[in-house]
Amino acid sequence: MYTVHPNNAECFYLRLLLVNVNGPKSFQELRTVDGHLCQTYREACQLLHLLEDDAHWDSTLNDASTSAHPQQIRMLFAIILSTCMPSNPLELWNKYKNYMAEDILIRMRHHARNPDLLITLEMCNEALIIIEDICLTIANKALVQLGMTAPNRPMHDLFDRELQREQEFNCNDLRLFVQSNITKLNIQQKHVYDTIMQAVSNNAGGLYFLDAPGGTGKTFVISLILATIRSDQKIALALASSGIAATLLEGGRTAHSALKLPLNVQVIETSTCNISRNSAMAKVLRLTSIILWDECTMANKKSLEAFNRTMQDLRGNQQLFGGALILLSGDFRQTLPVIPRSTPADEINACLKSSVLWRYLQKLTLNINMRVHLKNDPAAHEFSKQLLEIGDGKIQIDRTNGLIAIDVRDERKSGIRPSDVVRLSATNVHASSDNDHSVKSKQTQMKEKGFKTKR
Ligand SMILES: Nc1ncnc2c1ncn2[C@@H]1O[C@H](COP(=O)(O)OP(=O)(O)OP(=O)(O)O)[C@@H](O)[C@H]1O
Repeated sequence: MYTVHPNNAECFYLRLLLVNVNGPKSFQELRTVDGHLCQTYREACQLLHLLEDDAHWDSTLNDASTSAHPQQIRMLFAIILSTCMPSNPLELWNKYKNYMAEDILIRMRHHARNPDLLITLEMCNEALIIIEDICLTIANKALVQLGMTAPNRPMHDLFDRELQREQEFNCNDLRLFVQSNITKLNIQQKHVYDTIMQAVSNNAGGLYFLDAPGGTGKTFVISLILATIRSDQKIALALASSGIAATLLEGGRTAHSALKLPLNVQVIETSTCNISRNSAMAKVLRLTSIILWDECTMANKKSLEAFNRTMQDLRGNQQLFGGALILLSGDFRQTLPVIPRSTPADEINACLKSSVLWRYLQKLTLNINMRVHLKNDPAAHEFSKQLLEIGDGKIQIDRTNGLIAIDVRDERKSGIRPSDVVRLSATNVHASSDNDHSVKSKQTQMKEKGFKTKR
């Protein structure tokens, strides 16, 4: 007589029925118990009391539910399902599902800031998906193969925090924001806005770099692009290299935290971001219409290259960034990548301009300083001109101390007291020598006026 392993579930139960039921004339008759046609052979076996009852699994889960963490109960249930063949796993699930989804409930209460939130179908579904993933790892079997109902994976997307977070914007507010600001764009900003919106609607991807010195309205244009895309209920990911720049963008996050950028770029040549294919972030990166990365000039070129490799892998597409639309923005006159204990040459080498990706970038430029333009202040104009000259290296560096000298307004003539002036230094060493100098000159002035000074 042929034997069947219990892993081959329905065949095993069919064999059990064939051995125990006398004279069946059809498979349908085999599944009929007391006039009731069962859905599966397993159910027929249960009704005929041919299976062991689940009392010991029930008491095991009962013990766990009073003392173990939900994660441990889920693991225990997945092991029972995939290796112990309980006769009625659905009954066990229904009895203990609330314990298995308790941590998810607590997480949702925290996100919703509502301590009275009760357990929902979505939360149980989330727990079921985790259990199925464990069963797939242990026995390579989906829940339907183990006598359970299949979890609803699309529902998981609705429940997904990463996706939710990128979709929870108020479309009406965003539309109003776009309507009131789009008319304010200057001609250069309008060109940038139109180019990017065209690329979004063509859905053809592309890699753009918005080169704009400080004050030319980078953040203004980027915010408008983000609002336009999000008001159409599409996903637009806003990233920045620094936390401060991220806070200036609606829904902005630092690139390191959102993309899990590698920390070992100096050591590993072809590193990738720490995002797995099944993670929530991978889903966002597949669905997003655009990824905006402000201050990308501060990022190490290898981080961008790692992101490029990750996107190609996640989207299964060998085009640049897996065919996604990327808008990088920044100003090379501002801070470059910071490499500890490095020479200026190391910094230049780590810069985006030295990357193989640079030649594929389509460059967009803004150079009308909106801070000057809006305030019509000649001093602000002079300041922005000096800033550009410094950034462009047009001002000579003093070889002896590495400093640059620029004309500043005469403080006495303009009536500005030294205490009203903000002094910026490139390094802590220069800041401290500037401090010493200020303190000494103050002491001299006080002596002149006849005060006694303490050292
Ligand atoms: N078209 C515009 N109409 C009205 N205000 C604008 C416009 N463009 C920019 N601004 C304003 O000009 C100021 C500077 O713009 P923004 O902060 O976007 O520049 P930025 O290039 O990001 O500067 P930084 O690099 O220094 O952060 C902001 O107050 C912004 O609101």
